[in-house]
Amino acid sequence: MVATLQLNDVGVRYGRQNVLSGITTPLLKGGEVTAVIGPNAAGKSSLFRRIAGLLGGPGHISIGGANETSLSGVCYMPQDTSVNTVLTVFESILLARKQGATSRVRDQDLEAVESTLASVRIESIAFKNLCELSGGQRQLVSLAQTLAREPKILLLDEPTSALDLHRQVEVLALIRALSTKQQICVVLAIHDLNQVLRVADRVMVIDAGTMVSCGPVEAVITPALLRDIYKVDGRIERCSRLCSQVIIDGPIVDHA
Ligand SMILES: Nc1ncnc2c1ncn2[C@@H]1O[C@H](COP(=O)(O)OP(=O)(O)OP(=O)(O)O)[C@@H](O)[C@H]1O
Repeated sequence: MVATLQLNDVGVRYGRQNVLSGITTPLLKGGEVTAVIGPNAAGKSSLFRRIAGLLGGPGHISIGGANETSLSGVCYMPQDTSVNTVLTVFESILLARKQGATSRVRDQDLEAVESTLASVRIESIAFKNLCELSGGQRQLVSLAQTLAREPKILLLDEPTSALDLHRQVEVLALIRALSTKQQICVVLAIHDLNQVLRVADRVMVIDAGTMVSCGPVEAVITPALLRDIYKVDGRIERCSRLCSQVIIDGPIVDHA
């Protein structure tokens, strides 16, 4: 059964402050990648924490397919990947995989950790301590910890923000391929619109706590979006591999 996720009038409050309201989505399905974009402090991370069950709030979140209505197929990679433990990379991924499980570590758990290390291409740091890693390495390990749990619904909050260009392209291609092959429903927050155009099927735009747009990437990422949401003048053009890309001309010049 294909995993599904649907939000109906979802919101988030911190104390008395309403930071997100009225978020309603179409049915998001396994095999699809949905990007969540928007300015800083728009409410993207709060939305992810709400979907992951870490925050309460108004509205209804339907999770289907994975394990019926349970959250156990939902895996969330937070934006903050800082750590303060003495675990090795390998141990941390194994621990993430066994999260909540009372059973002993089996051969298939060790094999899953090894194959996740290989798919994220971090085998060479498997036995390093987490506190010895660079920022980009920490982000890759955090992704591996999330993937090792075999998600049905994968929530990734800015999974490539600390990565170099090659690693960004590589990781997003991996996420895209996993989504298609394993029918994972992926929702990822990301600021780089060019990467969104490469990897996502659908894009959801959050601005000041509300959803202002949701649809196919090429219909949503337009010069009007650059102007209205990001306050920049820009164009959309095709790269040599025919993928649409954003060309930024500069901040909007006010001639008034
Ligand atoms: N724990 C918290 N308590 C109170 N307010 C919070 C808390 N976490 C976030 N906020 C506020 O909620 C709003 C949305 O923050 P959020 O982190 O969801 O934004 P974001 O869209 O993910 O931003 P960015 O792109 O900068 O990561 C901000 O005004 C922020 O200050």
